[in-house]
Amino acid sequence: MYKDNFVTAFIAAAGMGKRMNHPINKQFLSINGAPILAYTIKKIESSKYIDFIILLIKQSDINYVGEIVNKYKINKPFKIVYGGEERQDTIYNGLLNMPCETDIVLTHDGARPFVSVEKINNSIERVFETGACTLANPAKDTIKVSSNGKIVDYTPNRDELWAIQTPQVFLTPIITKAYEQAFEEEYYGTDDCSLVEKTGKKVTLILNDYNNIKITTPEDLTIAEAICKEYNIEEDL
Ligand SMILES: Nc1ccn([C@@H]2O[C@H](COP(=O)(O)OP(=O)(O)OP(=O)(O)O)[C@@H](O)[C@H]2O)c(=O)n1
Ligand SMILES: C[C@](O)(CO)[C@H](O)COP(=O)(O)O
Repeated sequence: MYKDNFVTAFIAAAGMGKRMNHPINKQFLSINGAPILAYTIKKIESSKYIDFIILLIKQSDINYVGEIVNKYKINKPFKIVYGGEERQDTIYNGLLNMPCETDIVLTHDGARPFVSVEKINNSIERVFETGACTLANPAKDTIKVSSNGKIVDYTPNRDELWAIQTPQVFLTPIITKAYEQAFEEEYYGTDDCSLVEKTGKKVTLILNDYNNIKITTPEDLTIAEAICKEYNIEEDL
């Protein structure tokens, strides 16, 4: 049934990686002998549902991407599109450049190399429930809200808090409308689902494990190496 739908996957890899504080953009750093972005691409291309991949990158990183494409190959049709200043601008460039037959859009962070193919497929299957869905896991820490970063305003009930991951998956009309409305209203969100929520549509949460980390700060590289070793992940490449 889902095979009848044309699925385009966006891999967002056009960030600056400021919090990694490394001269090379984090997606091109190696874990267990291979660049982070290579792991991510291999996971996405392994989904039986994905028909087309858009690699969203910074123009200045084109040589790094060329090396990855040459060495690891991409076994699905793909194109490279340059990203924008914020993640939201990057995804919007993807929407403007996707194949016109796209029925379903899947967005994924280049910096999340450990998503499982099973969960990618599961996310695509479940998009039909509300038209938008995201992987998530229950917040582990107590989260406090502080508007000034000094004094706590309040503590929301942790049972209602979810840490949001990618992939996020959408029916095309829902995500395109959400992006158009967000830019009209000059709203910037930190994920794609928040734009859909602003249009009044529901978003489905899909429970995931805690391995699908976003590599953000230097400590995450140590954790990533450990995940690779634990699950023999380099053998997939
Ligand atoms: N303008 C941007 C900003 C982010 N991203 C991508 O979105 C993902 C999640 O963002 P994050 O981890 O915050 O990456 P950066 O924005 O690169 O990190 P930082 O905020 O530390 O600079 C990353 O794979 C990143 O490359 C993107 O494609 N375009
Ligand atoms: C989309 C995302 O991965 C969900 O957790 C995350 O919000 C992206 O991170 P950023 O720091 O806002 O780019």
